[in-house]
Amino acid sequence: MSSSEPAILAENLAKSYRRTQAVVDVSLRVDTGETMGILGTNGAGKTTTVEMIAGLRGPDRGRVRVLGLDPRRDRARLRQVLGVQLQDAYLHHNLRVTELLDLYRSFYPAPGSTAELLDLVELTDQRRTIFEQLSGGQKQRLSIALALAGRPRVVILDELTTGLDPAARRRMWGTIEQLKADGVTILLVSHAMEEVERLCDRVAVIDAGRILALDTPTGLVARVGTESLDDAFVALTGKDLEVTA
Ligand SMILES: Nc1ncnc2c1ncn2[C@@H]1O[C@H](COP(=O)(O)OP(=O)(O)OP(=O)(O)O)[C@@H](O)[C@H]1O
Repeated sequence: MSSSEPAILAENLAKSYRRTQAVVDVSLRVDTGETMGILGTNGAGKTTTVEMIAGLRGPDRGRVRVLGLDPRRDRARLRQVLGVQLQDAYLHHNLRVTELLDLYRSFYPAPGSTAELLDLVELTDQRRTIFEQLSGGQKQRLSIALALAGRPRVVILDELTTGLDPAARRRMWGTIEQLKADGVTILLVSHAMEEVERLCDRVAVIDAGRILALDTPTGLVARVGTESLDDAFVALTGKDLEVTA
């Protein structure tokens, strides 16, 4: 990867499921060390976009590079440096928390320690618990620890704090701020304005499979001429995010 190449490059991505055109045309460049937010209502095409960037879905059209690698062709190499947390994690439901962490750690050459990962997402007390007996918020936190198991340089987080209580949400933001300080590149799908404003260097507003605007949170507000990012989102999409979140 040349130094001028972004950590994530997506060019003119498109993806349909039968009659639904989930992603019509999405292009994104995320620089190394940058945190990019993707904001949109339910069904806007956010998950489909990040699944294509992660190599989990092949685009109908367009091109993706992550750290210079093609996510589908260079899957094995990319797995060493990319961490992905998705909404519906496909996990072995009868494994214990530490067993799942150790399974994921075994995929990587230089993983984080189990104790460190448990501590990061505050699951040390639940380390012997079977996955399906965890609460929704605990499962969510475990999926984040699994995404970080290999000490990735690029992380994709889909709805990081959905289902977490306010205190857990704030602690998770602290974890992400630590990753940012370590220079990790982050792509963060979110429904939460406060989260995006606090964590994201830039944000892409996506609706009906297209990017409507892409700027810093303050730049978006200034450009649209509203008081808040919330209002800017409504002005851009004609939809209220809180109602659909
Ligand atoms: N596997 C699938 N098969 C058929 N249609 C799908 C599939 N996955 C998503 N879709 C449709 O594609 C569109 C975009 O979905 P996507 O999950 O990418 O949106 P999203 O922005 O992530 O939404 P949410 O906030 O609800 O997670 C929606 O209309 C959805 O119903």
